[in-house]
Amino acid sequence: MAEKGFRISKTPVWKKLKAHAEEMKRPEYHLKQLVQQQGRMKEFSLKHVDFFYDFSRQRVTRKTMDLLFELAKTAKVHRKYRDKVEGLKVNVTENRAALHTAARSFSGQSICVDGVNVMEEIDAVRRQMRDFSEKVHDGTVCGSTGKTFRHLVVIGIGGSYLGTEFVANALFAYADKGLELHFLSNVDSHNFETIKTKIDPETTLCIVISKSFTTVETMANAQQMKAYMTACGLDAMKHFVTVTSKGSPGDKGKESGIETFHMFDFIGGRFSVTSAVGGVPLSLYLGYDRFNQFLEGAREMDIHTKYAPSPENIPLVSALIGIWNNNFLGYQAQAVIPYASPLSKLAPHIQQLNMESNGKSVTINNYEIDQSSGVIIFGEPGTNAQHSFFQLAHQGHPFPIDFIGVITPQYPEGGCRPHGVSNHQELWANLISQATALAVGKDSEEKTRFFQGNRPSSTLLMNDLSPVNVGRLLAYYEAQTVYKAFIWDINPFDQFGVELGKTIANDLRREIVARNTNPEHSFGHMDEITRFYLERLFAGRLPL
Ligand SMILES: O=P(O)(O)OC[C@H]1O[C@H](O)[C@H](O)[C@@H](O)[C@@H]1O
Repeated sequence: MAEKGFRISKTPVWKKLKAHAEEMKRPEYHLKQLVQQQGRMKEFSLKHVDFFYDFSRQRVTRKTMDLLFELAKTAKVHRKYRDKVEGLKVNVTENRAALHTAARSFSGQSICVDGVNVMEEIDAVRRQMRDFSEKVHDGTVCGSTGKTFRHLVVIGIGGSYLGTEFVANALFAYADKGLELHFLSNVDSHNFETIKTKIDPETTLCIVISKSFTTVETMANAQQMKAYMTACGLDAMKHFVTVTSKGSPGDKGKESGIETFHMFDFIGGRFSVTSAVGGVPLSLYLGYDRFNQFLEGAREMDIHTKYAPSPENIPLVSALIGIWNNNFLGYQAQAVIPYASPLSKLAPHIQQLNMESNGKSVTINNYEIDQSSGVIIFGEPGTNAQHSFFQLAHQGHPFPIDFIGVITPQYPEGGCRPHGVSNHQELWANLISQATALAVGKDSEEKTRFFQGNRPSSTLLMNDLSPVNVGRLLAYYEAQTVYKAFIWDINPFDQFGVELGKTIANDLRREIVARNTNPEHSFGHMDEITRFYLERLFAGRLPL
């Protein structure tokens, strides 16, 4: 932990970076000049196993990087990271460790929290997931009418949903266990009704995932699903399993007759994909061995994150560049654009991971921060994104982009070459050209056809989208998020910002219950705007 009163924005290196950012506005530092420099690609890229990170089209020079490494040193990021992975209670507001990295540790070394070796508990859950998925696959565990499961419905929201959806989509090509996966996250009844049209209840296994087991949406959807299964004449208990933290209200274990998998309070929801939160659905969907390969990839990136020195540390370098773009060059948004459809759900996951972790207003020691922490993250796969919001990227308000490219697609391509190139080659032509166009721009006499350029991007390349590489990708973004927080000296592991809206919803729920039980109940005591909406809900239409 940094010393009390520490604010990164008050440090001499922060001031040097501010001055340097002014310098970087000069025309000779326009990206169209920088990308011409010999050896730039070599100097501003990093390779680690199947992973290549190219930041040659970021608005940086050697001096920028040196100052950023000085910033990392000033913020003591390596020591903070070591404290985290060794089980110190870095989540100070909740007095918890933050040990998602333990969920994919295979070193055999103990990691102790409050005198308990958490690895023993994690290993036990791994064995339980392996046994359970094998039994579902061979039909030993089946539905109440004896039929083998064919559908999985994941009932969970936020961190108990988004990461699993990202990985399941990314590895769809490996999902050969004869199970279809559905996600029931939103309390919006459309979500439930749509899933009903897609499943066969007799062959459906519901996985209720909630760390707290108090999340209103998840509890409501679990009850809806249970009522539906019962109405279908099934023994609902045989169609449900749960994933929840040890000791939560849902941790009833064997006494309830429902198989329960534990995750732990030292694993935050948005960091929980490699715990039972992702592990139960993914080992059913893909097979345990593939889930394990995915864990191996994450673990391997964790080791790189912990040990690689700053200039070679890919998550740290990308975190520093993110901070450079945000706090010094003034960009307030960041796009994640994978040129790979299997990564279509990456951006929503990174969005939660980053924005919920780093959208904070105080330092870890409760001092108000005076620079922004966190940016708006959004994204869509390319080339689709080019045909929707890239106009803004090229000529409107600029935002940095993370391009992601995959060298070998998951499916072999046939010989068809519509324009003399395969579809994958066409995809790559676009991936390469977009980053160039954004960086270099184009002069024109006509103002509407002028491209200012100087718009920064990075490109992440992976050899393929194997389970191992998807694990690396996940762990890379997790580590980048944590490193940013450690530089800003904020706590990325709590999320009190999501509470206020929930509290107000609780009050409104009480009002709705009152009207449900007594049609005469008046909303007259409420403010005019709230009253309007509640009256419309009960009237079932807008006013005439
Ligand atoms: O897993 P649960 O306890 O049901 O929580 C589900 C989600 O809801 C919360 O409101 C938080 O915003 C998320 O961080 C969390 O992942």
